[in-house]
Amino acid sequence: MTEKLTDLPQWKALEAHHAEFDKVNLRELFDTDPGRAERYFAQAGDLSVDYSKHLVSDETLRLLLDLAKARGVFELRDRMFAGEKVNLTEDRAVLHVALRAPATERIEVDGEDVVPAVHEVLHRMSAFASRVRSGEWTGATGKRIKTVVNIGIGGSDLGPAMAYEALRAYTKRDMQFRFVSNVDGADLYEATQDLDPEETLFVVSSKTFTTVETITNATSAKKWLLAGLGGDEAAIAKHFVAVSTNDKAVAEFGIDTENMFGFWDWVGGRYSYDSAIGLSLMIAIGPERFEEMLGGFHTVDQHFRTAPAERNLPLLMGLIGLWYRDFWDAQTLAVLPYSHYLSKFTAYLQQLDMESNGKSTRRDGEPVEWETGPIVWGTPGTNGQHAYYQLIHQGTALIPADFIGFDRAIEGTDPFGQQDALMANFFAQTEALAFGKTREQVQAEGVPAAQVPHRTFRGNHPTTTLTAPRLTPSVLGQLVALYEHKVFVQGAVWDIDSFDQWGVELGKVLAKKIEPELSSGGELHHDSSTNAAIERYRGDRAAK
Ligand SMILES: O=P(O)(O)OC[C@H]1O[C@H](O)[C@H](O)[C@@H](O)[C@@H]1O
Repeated sequence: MTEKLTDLPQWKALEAHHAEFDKVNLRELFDTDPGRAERYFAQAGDLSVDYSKHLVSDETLRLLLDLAKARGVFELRDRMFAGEKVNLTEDRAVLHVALRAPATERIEVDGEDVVPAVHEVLHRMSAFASRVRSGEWTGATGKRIKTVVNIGIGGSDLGPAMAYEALRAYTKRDMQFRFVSNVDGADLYEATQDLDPEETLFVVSSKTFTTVETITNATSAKKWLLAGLGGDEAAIAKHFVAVSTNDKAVAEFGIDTENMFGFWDWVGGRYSYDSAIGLSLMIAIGPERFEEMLGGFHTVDQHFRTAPAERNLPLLMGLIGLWYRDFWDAQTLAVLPYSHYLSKFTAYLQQLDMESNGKSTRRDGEPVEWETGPIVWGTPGTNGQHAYYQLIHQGTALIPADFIGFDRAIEGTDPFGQQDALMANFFAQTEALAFGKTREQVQAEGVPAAQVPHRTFRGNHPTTTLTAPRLTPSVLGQLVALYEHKVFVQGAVWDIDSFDQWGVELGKVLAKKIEPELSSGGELHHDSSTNAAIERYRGDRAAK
């Protein structure tokens, strides 16, 4: 059994340090340390991270690194990269890093090198994506495919949907791409109501191929297609492909396993969009761009694996996040991308982070006695500035925030030159959050006395400034890998299994039980609140 985190001398040292540090503010830290911005800066690939606007000192960082060392974070990292079964509760290896390993690398699971199989699937995906893009692959009536509809949920939706949006500027513009996830029939309805079945390809993405939402939507999509194509079952082979680890279930569903792209149980759903789960994305951006993206992931994998602790970005970001979560009681992390293309990035991170580290049981089964994963939230700047930034600036909660921005717009996407207006806000917000505006400054502006307290900004709000030259497929891969490994670092220190997700099961099981009850009218055996709610639903349902 590993030693309890809060009993470690390194933890206690951080507690004592926090008690002292509590009184320090960012203004002072910058005033007394001119080298701060230069020192608290690190790079990985194209990503530059300035972490100087955090409530940390050299001593904080030293203590946090000591804690990571005491917790064996790098040992666990090496075991993950070596294909050991670090997902304890599911007894599985955790090898999303193998999905972007070059063909020359060797990574073994149970004595077998998995890299050749990864590249074999990538080749099949590339061949298929190229055929769809060129029009060589046609629908059953010989028409070329104009729309690809990805059906999946969770990791089988958020990743490809986020990356499609992020890389939209690189997509094949004469095709359309849609992502259907919700079991609410409106999702599939809206995605298909203006489509021609003859020109539509469904990519059914599900690691398990048992997820109710996905199977329900895929079954309905099949009905929609058959209704549109005169009921010809043979048409399915030209309009449905599957991405899954479960060939048996794919075949049972009626998709030829010839048209299936596989992956492996050592790829977690939320770590999977660089596997075959990215097929719809690959059709959208083309195999070469997809490969560039994988290269970006690999760059940061290598960084995480080899960069010294003091410069290791996933390690630093993980530890700084933990500092706020455990010692400052910050409950949330805002992730604020200043790029419209990253509009789904934070939603994607919510699954990555919250499904990984939203745990309260240690790896040995005992309850944790410290805080674990934060609530991750946020939307692209500048929109959030006109909505909820008020609370970040002047509310009572401490909300550390990651600001993500780019030096240049993607070529051709800013024809009227608005990038400076966007990035001026990016820089302004982190400056305002850190340094605020003192009472004296407000008074000196001649503000009426009664308004002074309301117009004062206490500042001292910590932010990370993460920038890259431009949002490219490679940079997107780098960003995602950075957050993947950051989440890993935190889970390792917190001593939780970041790679299972038992917390999603209970609701699924209950929904299965309740669904037939909604139409049956039989006696209900839930609590009184649930019984009454179902009765009301039954009444309204019958009235329609
Ligand atoms: O890909 P699938 O097997 O359909 O799973 C889809 C999603 O649903 C599950 O409930 C898990 O919580 C997610 O981690 C997973 O990504």
